[in-house]
Amino acid sequence: NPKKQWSLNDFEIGKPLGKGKFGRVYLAREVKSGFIVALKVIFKEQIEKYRLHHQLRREMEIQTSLRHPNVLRLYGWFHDEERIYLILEYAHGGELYRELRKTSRLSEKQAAIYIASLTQALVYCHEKHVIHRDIKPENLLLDHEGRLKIADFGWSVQSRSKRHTMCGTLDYLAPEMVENKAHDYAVDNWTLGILCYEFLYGVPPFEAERQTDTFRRIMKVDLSFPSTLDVSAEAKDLISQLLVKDSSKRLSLQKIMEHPWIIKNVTSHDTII
Ligand SMILES: COc1ccc(/C=N/Nc2[nH]nc(C)c2C(=O)Nc2cccc(NC(C)=O)c2)cc1
Repeated sequence: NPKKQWSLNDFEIGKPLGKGKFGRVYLAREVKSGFIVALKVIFKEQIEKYRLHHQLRREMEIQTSLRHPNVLRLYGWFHDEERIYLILEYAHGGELYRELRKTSRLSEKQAAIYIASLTQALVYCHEKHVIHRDIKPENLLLDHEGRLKIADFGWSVQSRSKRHTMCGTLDYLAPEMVENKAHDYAVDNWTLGILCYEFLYGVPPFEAERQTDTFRRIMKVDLSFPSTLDVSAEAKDLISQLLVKDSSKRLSLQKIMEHPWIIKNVTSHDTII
């Protein structure tokens, strides 16, 4: 029930799951119901130090309001003198990032299932006027059935405010974001192209030694498909229709779902079509 005032006494804290940017995440069990959650503990002085109040509040408002099988739930939150606690959905599989490091490249079918799931989650987010803007493997979690969950809305915005600050690694940023220009929903479409390439080739398309070179490669859309890897023409076609500099010319989310590569690799029971 959303209106309940939660406190630490409502939970038994389990093992630490890992460290986020501004605190740790713990496995936890809600005592009365036995329900397992992930409790993200954020130190207030970290938030004050980096003046991220507005961003954290936005993350919480956004994630609380989103209900979609591929978006990690934020069930509620509470705080004490020095910490803020986010009661988040527990995704047993952890970060997709870890899976990518283990298997280095995904099968075309698995990659297409993840891209279709992300696309459907983004259709839902964009309907709610939410642009995520920071979709990268670290922000994608897998649940016990291997279903993908978009987490960490810390960098997302309600589309009304054009205000934004630079995010982490440049690899996933669209040209208009890297140029710090006003941007719109289509930044997430670009990122789908980046992720699709990384799922199939094991590295993001514009990776370079130095950030300045990544920046240059993004601005030039310096895209190439190593012939050493046997990737289908349909997959390359989808990537090429997403990694387009002019954001108005990127394949729409709807068209992604109708793309031959998705249709060929994703049957209805893989995601909610
Ligand atoms: C280190 O091996 C791990 C294996 C699985 C997990 C599962 N995490 N599941 C989560 N469900 N809801 C949230 C929020 C999380 C979460 O934040 N996980 C998390 C946090 C920080 C680092 C990691 N690292 C990895 C490798 O998953 C996961 C966490 C760690």
